[in-house]
Amino acid sequence: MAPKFKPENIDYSLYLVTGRELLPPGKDYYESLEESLRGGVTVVQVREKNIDSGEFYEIARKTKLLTDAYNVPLIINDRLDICLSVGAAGLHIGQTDLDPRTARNLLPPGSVLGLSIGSLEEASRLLDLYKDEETGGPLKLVDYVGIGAVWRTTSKDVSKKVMLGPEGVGKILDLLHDGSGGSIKSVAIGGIHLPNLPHLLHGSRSPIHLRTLDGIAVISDIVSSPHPEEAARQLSEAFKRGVAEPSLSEGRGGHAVLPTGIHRADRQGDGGRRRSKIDWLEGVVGLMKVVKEKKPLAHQMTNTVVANDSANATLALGGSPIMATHPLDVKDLSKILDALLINFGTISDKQGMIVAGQEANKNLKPIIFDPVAIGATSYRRETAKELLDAWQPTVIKGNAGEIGALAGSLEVASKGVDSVGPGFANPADVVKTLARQKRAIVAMTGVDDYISDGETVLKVSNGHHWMGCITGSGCMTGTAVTVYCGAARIAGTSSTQLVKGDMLLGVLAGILVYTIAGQKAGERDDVRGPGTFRAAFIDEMYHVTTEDVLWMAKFEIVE
Ligand SMILES: Nc1ncnc2c1ncn2[C@@H]1O[C@H](COP(=O)(O)OP(=O)(O)O)[C@@H](O)[C@H]1O
Ligand SMILES: Cc1ncsc1CCOP(=O)(O)O
Repeated sequence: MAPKFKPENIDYSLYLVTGRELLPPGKDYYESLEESLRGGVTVVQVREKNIDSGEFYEIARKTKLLTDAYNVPLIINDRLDICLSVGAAGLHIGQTDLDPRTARNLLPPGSVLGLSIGSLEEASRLLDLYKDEETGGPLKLVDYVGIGAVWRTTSKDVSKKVMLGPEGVGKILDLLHDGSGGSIKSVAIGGIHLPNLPHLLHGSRSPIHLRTLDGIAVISDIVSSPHPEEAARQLSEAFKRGVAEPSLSEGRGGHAVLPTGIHRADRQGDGGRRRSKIDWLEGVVGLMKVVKEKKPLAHQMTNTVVANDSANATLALGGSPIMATHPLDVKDLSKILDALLINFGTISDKQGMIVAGQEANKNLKPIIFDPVAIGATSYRRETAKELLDAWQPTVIKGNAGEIGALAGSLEVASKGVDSVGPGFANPADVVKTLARQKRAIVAMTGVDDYISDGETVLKVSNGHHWMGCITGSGCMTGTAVTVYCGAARIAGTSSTQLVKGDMLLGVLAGILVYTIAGQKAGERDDVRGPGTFRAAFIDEMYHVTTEDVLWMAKFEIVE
């Protein structure tokens, strides 16, 4: 008999893995399963650990009656004998289970075979070990891979594993593609819940080939819900919305949606075409008016060295500062803020930063991330990874040393919080590449500031050398960007899954206004050194006019 489900036609979008131990008290397994099927589950995998074969068989058999009724394929975890005896659509194996080649040989033709992948090494082993000798491509041993764990989860002991985060998933998608495993379908698994789904879908889009996931595999979000139908429906809709987003508008080079998730056509009336310098300047002037009228609320979680200067800079620029850090405080704030700055110059409130960022993603608020001195200690590197796994930044801002450390480059050195040396040979390439990798706008400061969303690269050359002589000038660049991204959010007319408004314009405006203020302060006759410069700088932030920007702006569209 021909198999009922052709592996290549299976819809993996909402892949439910069962977990009877997670059911809410009083909820029957079959009742929960049927409700979740009604809600839109597209594949069911029965996963049972430590039970007798007879009981496993009975559960699988009865589960199949339900999945058949909803025309959904049933996959059995690990146990080939159960898979064969109930006539399931396929088998899912882990790295320590049956070898894929053996499993494939024993499965009836046309069966589905899935494999768990937890690292780039495991993905490349799949591609290397199972090469088709004739074509050199991977043998179609495996129909899909389950990539994870994305995040920590209570549904499986993953304590010894490295969490991939959305970025790690994206790297695996690129590797599979490069190794011609492009036709292997992929679902992500581990710690996926409705609130972090936009981050997963945005952050896992592969940086080189722009590949997206075919689905998400979920246990607890559905199984432990008292209303699994509703839980499944929400996940299914959120997946379809999130994964489809990039195709909603067209851009150059296949970058339909910029890394921040901003639709090209939404950018202040540019209708998808490239903006000229005048277009950009008009946009900046427009945002200066928004700042003046609306006073964007800039929530800043920053370091103890510059907190006071940053709050004063916010006021001088026309915004409204609030500097809360406690996890219980930041949640409510997220609903009213216009933009969030997370600067980890003196990390003491990591948990607050995690919660604030997650809430900002949920509330479509821009996050400006400043990984101060990230190259200086391993604690900073680990914290940056933890934060970026917890939420999707809109903007990453740093000096050349910090951006280099984040990009894994040794070309530019740092000394504590400062960058040393002449900078990158090709800064435009550095910001563009990192923007694609991190799926965020990257702003790299220095004598010249480079900004990229992974496609466009802008260079701003305003500023003054006194700016490099006071502490906090980089941190306050982050403040200015936060105020202006807040204004861009207020002015934005449409939103994507993670942010509302034209963020690239917000970053450009923040940097231009701020560096023009620095330049005006530095050129003043009464400024005799860093102390007088610091006071004059705040004054000039207050006094920058739209005319100053139109006359003084020194910027280039590099790409
Ligand atoms: N020599 C300089 N000339 C012009 N602008 C500068 C100079 N040094 C720093 N800036 C400006 O000061 C701000 C902070 O940059 P930077 O010194 O790179 O940050 P950090 O303090 O994080 O090292 C940026 O907006 C940058 O444009
Ligand atoms: C000195 C110092 N130490 C920890 S944060 C900080 C301020 C960094 O300021 P910036 O990078 O903006 O110059």
